[in-house]
Amino acid sequence: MLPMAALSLPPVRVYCSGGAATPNSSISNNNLLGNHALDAAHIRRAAELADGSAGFTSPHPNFGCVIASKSGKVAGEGFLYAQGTKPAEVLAVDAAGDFSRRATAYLNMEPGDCHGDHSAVSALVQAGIERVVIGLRHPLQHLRGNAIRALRSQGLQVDVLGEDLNSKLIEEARKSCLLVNAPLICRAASRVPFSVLKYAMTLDGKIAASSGHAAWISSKTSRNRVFELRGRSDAVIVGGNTVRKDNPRLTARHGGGHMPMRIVMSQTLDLPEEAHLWDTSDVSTIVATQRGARRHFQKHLASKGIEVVEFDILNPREVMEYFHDRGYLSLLWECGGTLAAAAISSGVIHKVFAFVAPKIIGGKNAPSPVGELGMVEMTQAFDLIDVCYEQVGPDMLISGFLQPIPDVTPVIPSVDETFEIDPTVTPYESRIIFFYKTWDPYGAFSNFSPHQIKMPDDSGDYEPWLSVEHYYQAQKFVGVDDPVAQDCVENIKSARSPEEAARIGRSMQRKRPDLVRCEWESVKIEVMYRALKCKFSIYPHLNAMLLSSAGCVLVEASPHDLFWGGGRDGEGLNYLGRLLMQLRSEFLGESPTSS
Ligand SMILES: NC(=O)C1=CN([C@@H]2O[C@H](COP(=O)(O)OP(=O)(O)OC[C@H]3O[C@@H](n4cnc5c(N)ncnc54)[C@H](OP(=O)(O)O)[C@@H]3O)[C@@H](O)[C@H]2O)C=CC1
Ligand SMILES: Nc1c(N[C@@H]2O[C@H](COP(=O)(O)O)[C@@H](O)[C@H]2O)[nH]c(=O)[nH]c1=O
Repeated sequence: MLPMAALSLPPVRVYCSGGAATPNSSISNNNLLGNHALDAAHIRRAAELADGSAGFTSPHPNFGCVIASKSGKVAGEGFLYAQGTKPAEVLAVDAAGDFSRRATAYLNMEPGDCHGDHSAVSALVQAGIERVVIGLRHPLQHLRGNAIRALRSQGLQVDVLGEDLNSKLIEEARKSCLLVNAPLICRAASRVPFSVLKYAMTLDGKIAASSGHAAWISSKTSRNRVFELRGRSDAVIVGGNTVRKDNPRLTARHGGGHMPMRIVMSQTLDLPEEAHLWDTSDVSTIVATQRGARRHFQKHLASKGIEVVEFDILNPREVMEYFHDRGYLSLLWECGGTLAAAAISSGVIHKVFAFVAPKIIGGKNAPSPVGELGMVEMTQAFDLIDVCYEQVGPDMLISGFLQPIPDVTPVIPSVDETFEIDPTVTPYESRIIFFYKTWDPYGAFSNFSPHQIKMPDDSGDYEPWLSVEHYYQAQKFVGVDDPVAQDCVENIKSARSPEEAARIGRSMQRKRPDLVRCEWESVKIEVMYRALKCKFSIYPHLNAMLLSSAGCVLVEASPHDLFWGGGRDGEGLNYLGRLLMQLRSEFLGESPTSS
C-alpha cells in the first residue's frame, strides 16, 4: 500500500478490510476533544480506511466507515476492498456487532448504492445506528443525495460536513475526504480520467543524460514507490520515444497487487518490432496512434495481441476522453518531456509527482521533465496546490495538484435538483440506455455488479457464485480434465471481486488456450443467458429495473469488447445488451424475437 503521505493524510497503515477496533484506540476521550474535534477525527480515520485497497485492486470509488459508540470509542471499522465486494458500512457494523445500537457511523463519502439494493443504507438502519456523519456527498450526479435522503427518511440524524457541520477542524477533515476520492471527483467534473504525471530528475533538472540514457536517476527506494503508484492506476502511459529509448516494462512490481494496463501514444508508429511492452503475458498494452499510421506495423502489433486504437487527431485530450468513456478512473503518465508538455497544455494532468535525486548530470541537450509550454515570463508558471515534500531514501519527492480538486457541490447537482430546475428533464429516460461501469446509472446491468447468483453444477446441486462474471469466467474451464483448469475454476470462484475473477479467467485463456473447454464458443451465449436469468429472477429490484427499461435499447458501452459490448462507434455486437433485452421480453411475456 502506498504510504498515506501520497494523499497528504496522516501515515496510518490499514491491514484489513473490516475489524473491531483495539480497545485503547487513540480517539476515545470525549472529554479531551470537543464534538467537532471528535467528528473530525473519526471522519479522517474513515478517509484513511477508504484508502485501504489502494494498489491491491483496480482503482474504484473509495469508501471507509467507522462506528463509534456514544462515548466516542471506536467499535468497528471497514473499507470497500474492491468494486463488487462488501460495502464498508456492512463490514463496519458487522465488526461492531451490538455496539452499533445507538452509535454514530462516520463515512468519508455518501454511499453510492448504485444497484438499487441500498445495502449500505440498510446495514446502518438495521444495525440501529442513530446518527450518520458524512464527509462528502457522492460526486456522481445520479447518486448524489440518494443515500442521505434514504437515511433521513428512516429517522437517522445525518450530518454532512460543510453543510450541517462547519469549523476549521471540520474543513480539514473534509479535505481528507476530497483527497481520498480525488480521482473520482476530478473525473466526474472534468470528464477525463484523473491523471498523475510522474518523473525522476537530477538536481539540475534532467530526466536523462544527453545520450538519452536514464537508468537510473532515482534510488531503488523511490522506484519501489513508483511501483506502488502504478498499482494505484488503471494504466501507465508513455510516448513513442520513451519506448524507443528505454524499452520499459511499466509493470507494478510491488508484490501481488493490481497491475495497470500499459498505453503507448505514438503518432508515427515508428516503434521497435520487439519490445517489453509487446509481451502481454501478464498485462495488456494498448497503442494509441494517428489514423492510417503504418498499417502493416499495426497488423504486426495485433498479431502480438496488442490493441491498436486509431485517432483522427492524436492529442492527449482526445485520448483521455476515449479512456474516460472506457471507464478508466486513474492514469499514471511516465512519459518524457515532449508528451508531458502536450498533456499539461491540453489540461489533462491533475497531479504531479517529481522525484528529485541529489545528482548532477549536466548536458546542454539533456532532456527535462516538461518540454515547450509556450510561456515567456515566470509569472505565467503553474503554481502547484497542496504541495507535499517527503524524503524517499536519498531522494526528495515533491507532489502537488496542478488543478484544485473541484468542488462538486455547485457543479454537479443531484438528479432531484436537476428535476427541480427543469421538471421536463428525466435523466434516466433515453431511447438507448448505455451501461458499463457498475457505478453508472443502470450499472446493475453489468456483469460486474455485485449480485450473487446460484447456478446448478454437474450433479444438479445449486452452487453460489459471487457475481455473473465469476460464474461466466469459471465456465470457460469447467469440465476440462486438467488440474490447472480445475484450480483455475476454484481461483475464479474465490476471487474477491468480479474484476479479479475476470482477470484470472482472461489471463488463463490468453496463456493457456488449450485449457478452455472445446465447445466454449458455441455455448458461451447460453451460459451467459442462464446466469443473467438467475440474476434478474432472484433480485426483485433488478427485475423491476430491467422491466422499467422497456422500450429502450440496452447497450453495454464497452468500447473494446466487440462481442459482449457495443464498441466505440457502435461496431460491437452488443450481445450482453441483446440478452438483457431478450430476457426483458421474456419477463414481460412477449416473444423474445420482438425485442
Ligand atoms: N526520468 C524519467 O522520469 C523519464 C525519463 N525519460 C527519458 O526521456 C527521454 C524521452 O523523452 P521524450 O522524447 O520527451 O519522450 P516521450 O515519452 O514524451 O515521447 C514523445 C513521443 O510521444 C509521442 N506522441 C504522441 N502524441 C503526441 C503528442 N500529441 N505530442 C507529443 N508527442 C506525442 C510521439 O511519438 P512518435 O515519435 O512515436 O510518434 C513523440 O515522439 C528518454 O531519454 C527517456 O529515457 C522518459 C520518461 C521518464
Ligand atoms: N529513469 C527513471 C524512470 N523512468 C521511467 O521508468 C520507465 C522504466 O520502467 P520499468 O521498465 O518498468 O522499470 C522508463 O521508461 C521511464 O518511464 N523512473 C524512475 O522512477 N526513476 C528513474 O530514474
